[in-house]
Amino acid sequence: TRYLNRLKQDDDVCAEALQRAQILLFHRLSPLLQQTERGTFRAVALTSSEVLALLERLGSDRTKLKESVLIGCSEQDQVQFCLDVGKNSAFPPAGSGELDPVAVEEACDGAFVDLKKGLFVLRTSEAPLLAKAQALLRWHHTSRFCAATGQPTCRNQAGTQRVSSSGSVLLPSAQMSPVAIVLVSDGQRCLLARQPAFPPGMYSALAGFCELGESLEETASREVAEEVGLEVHSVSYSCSQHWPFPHSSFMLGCHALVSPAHTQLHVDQAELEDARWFSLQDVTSALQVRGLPQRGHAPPLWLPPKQAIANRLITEWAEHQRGSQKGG
Ligand SMILES: NC(=O)c1ccc[n+]([C@@H]2O[C@H](COP(=O)([O-])OP(=O)(O)OC[C@H]3O[C@@H](n4cnc5c(N)ncnc54)[C@H](O)[C@@H]3O)[C@@H](O)[C@H]2O)c1
Ligand SMILES: [Mg+2]
Repeated sequence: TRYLNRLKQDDDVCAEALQRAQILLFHRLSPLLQQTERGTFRAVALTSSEVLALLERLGSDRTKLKESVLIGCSEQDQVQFCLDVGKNSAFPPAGSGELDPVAVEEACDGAFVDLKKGLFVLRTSEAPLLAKAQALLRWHHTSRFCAATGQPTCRNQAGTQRVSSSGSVLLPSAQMSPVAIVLVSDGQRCLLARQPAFPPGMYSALAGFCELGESLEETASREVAEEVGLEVHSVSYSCSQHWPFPHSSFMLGCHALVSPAHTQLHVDQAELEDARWFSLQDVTSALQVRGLPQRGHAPPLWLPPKQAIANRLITEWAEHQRGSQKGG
């Protein structure tokens, strides 16, 4: 952690680390992935010399390597950067050498995959890394000018901040929108809902963006009241997650209870397509469904993948229910 912090503070130390780094490639925010023998996908990680050789081979400017953005350090203390080889006018000279994505895919034996799809087939450990990398690259792309003065901004070597000519410092963390995601239970069942945009058959926990000045508990209570017309009590925090969609949501996961006497749902059709109570049995079988359901054979209930915090909340609820049933 201390070393990472030095990379963020000292451009020279960061430039030196880049030479020994692992670099994940993106093209217009889609990560370069490779299929493994087991049919899952992993991120293609290149060394800086492999990236330089690729840039040269595809007739691009070697200095493009310096546009890499620091993501962090792996468990094996390997410093990791990401680099978008697509048209990226966030990094001057504006539009410096977009690489032909097909040529990069052929050279690296991979494919640039939309992260929304990739997330479902990635190894669980890699999803957060690629989500963070994409969020950082998107932040640079949307922070080229200072919102207050309109002046162009420039970045530090690590890409962990941008500074405007008037000296104001922009930070990526400002881009995170806090969201309360709440799994509601009446003690026996859990409440899941689906938006029209969800894949057929998929239900998830209720979620909503925090409004300015709200606590997590207030957002959770408001969203449940707004979306299904129920009054929750005893909201308890469970876990959190950075979620890259639509643009870096900071998911704050919690559990909440409603009184078994007041479980009648009044679904806000403007927001949700459907909301239902599901039994432990329904949820247990849905948690066993692996991968993407075959087209035309959507199961009665399909849950978000393990990479999504909703899956973790639902799993926690099911484990708690089984525990209380065993405990009598
Ligand atoms: N990771 C998971 O398991 C999981 C599950 C469900 C939802 N989510 C995420 O939670 C987030 C919120 O879910 P929701 O769509 O139900 O929210 P929501 O119920 O607050 O409704 C979305 C609406 O909120 C408004 N809004 C307020 N602040 C916003 C902001 N900062 N950015 C974008 N829109 C904002 C917009 O009008 C938007 O249409 C989304 O990013 C969604 O992808 C994640
Ligand atoms: Mg919502």
